[in-house]
Amino acid sequence: MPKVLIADKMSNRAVEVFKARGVDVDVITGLSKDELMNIIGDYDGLAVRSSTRPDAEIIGQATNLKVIGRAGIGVDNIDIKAATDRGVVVMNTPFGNAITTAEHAIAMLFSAARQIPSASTRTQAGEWPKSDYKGTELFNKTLGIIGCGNIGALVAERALGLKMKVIAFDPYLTPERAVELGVQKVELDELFQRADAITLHTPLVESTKNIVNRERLGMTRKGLILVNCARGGLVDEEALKDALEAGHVRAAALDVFAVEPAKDHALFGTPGFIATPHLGASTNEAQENVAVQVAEQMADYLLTGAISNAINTPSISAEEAPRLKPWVDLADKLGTMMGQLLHEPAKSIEIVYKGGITSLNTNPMSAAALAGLLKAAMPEVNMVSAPVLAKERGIELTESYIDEAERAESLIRLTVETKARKFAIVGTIYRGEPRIVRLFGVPMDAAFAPNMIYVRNDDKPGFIGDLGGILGNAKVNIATFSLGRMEQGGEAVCLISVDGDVTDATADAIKAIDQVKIVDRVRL
Ligand SMILES: NC(=O)C1=CN([C@@H]2O[C@H](COP(=O)(O)OP(=O)(O)OC[C@H]3O[C@@H](n4cnc5c(N)ncnc54)[C@H](O)[C@@H]3O)[C@@H](O)[C@H]2O)C=CC1
Ligand SMILES: O=C(O)CCC(=O)C(=O)O
Repeated sequence: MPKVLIADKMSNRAVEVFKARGVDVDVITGLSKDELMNIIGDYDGLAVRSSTRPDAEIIGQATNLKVIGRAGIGVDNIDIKAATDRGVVVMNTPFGNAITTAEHAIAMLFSAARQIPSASTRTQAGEWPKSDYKGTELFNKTLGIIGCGNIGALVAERALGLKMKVIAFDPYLTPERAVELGVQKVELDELFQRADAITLHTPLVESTKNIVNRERLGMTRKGLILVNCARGGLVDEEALKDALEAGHVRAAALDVFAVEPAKDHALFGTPGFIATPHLGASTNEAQENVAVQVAEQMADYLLTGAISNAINTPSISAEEAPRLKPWVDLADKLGTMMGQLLHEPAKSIEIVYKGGITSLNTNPMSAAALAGLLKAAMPEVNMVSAPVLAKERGIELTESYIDEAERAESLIRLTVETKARKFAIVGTIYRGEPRIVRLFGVPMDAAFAPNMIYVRNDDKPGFIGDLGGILGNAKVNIATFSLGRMEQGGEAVCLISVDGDVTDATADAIKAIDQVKIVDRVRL
């Protein structure tokens, strides 16, 4: 039974889902990095929110880890590269807390426009400071949304409902989507110049770091309201403090900070400043959504191989996972066999999918073939890490599809090019079993087996008897024997599956047979 660690506080619904699905689960929150490193080796899955930060060192100790699930959207607390290199799937729940976060942004906008937190505090202190608070209406004002993805779009819908005008900057927002949302797509500087209020909804990446900086704050209208419910680091906090103190920015409401938890911050106490402690996603509804979603997704992956919302590998739906499995296994075996027979680095790999298989999602098959190919040199590689590792090593992947008749036999052909040569292997599934139907140009029909011997020989009498004698003397039992040749008397290929290992001495003895040119052992 796979075992998962929930390392951050999340709704107990996650535990219920894991248990109901047959996944063993421990909930241990508040672990130090060392404590987590000590126990992570026991787990197949790690579920986190934002407090736990699985970095390269933690992932390095996670010898059994297959999946990290983020109950939320941002995955900036997870070292995605380290996870990918180790073949660990990283998945998030991109929609579960989006509405809640959009509502928090709108709440912050109103709080800032009317200075509700400060008015509330002073009223409850017995001041009745009515004359100190003259807010600003949001009606008819221009809201600038930076980042118009899931949450940005939800904020836009709500702001339009408040009868605000909405302009948006997002390099990936298409003009059609902008029209559909009812927002005006503008350039960044224009947004800063025109907006009465700005709200941020981008991830923190190189292009968004300090996207609200001193220079851009200088372009804004006097009396600007700024809201950030996305990520700390999007706003230059020092520049914001100066702009608030100068009265140029009327109010700023931050849910997120460059360094969290922000327990002592230069902005605290600045006039017009409102803070919440990264509460954007904190509602019962959102927390239940993300907990259930992350547990379902992780259980799906651990139990069936289905992948949804992964950041670092293609998706496989629960429906297609069982249909893909035999083909993914075949691709893996073809790649593994090729990897062991090559003896030189691959420069490129071409995968041709033929027949009915072309209607399936072939991404996982290609990833499995690459993983198989790389396994000889990198035993830790898997479908998640293989595409990245292959790219890093300059191995070019091309995929093509031959649809042919609907009922045509489905085949996968893998052609690998090295500096000097090109090798191809073709496989299919016959009666539910993976089979090799062509190897290095020679037609054959062979099953895969854990221990195989590959022999390339001249098609001349006497070879099979000699081979059988050597294996018999070495007490190696032959399970199956498959032969193929291009033409009578020409070059032949022989694949023998054997029970148990073949020693170096036995392999050398086979190599010494007159007709034999190449002998290799293949382990699957
Ligand atoms: N405060 C909180 O508790 C929460 C914060 N978040 C954060 O909100 C942010 C947005 O989340 P979603 O809308 O779900 O993400 P999303 O991926 O749907 O949208 C992000 C948008 O930012 C855009 N973008 C990327 N680079 C940009 C740039 N240089 N300039 C302008 N736009 C750019 C993208 O094109 C995309 O449309 C994430 O960082 C997420 O972590 C999400 C949930 C809760
Ligand atoms: O889990 C949380 O409370 C934070 C949510 C968040 O920041 C996210 O989903 O990106």
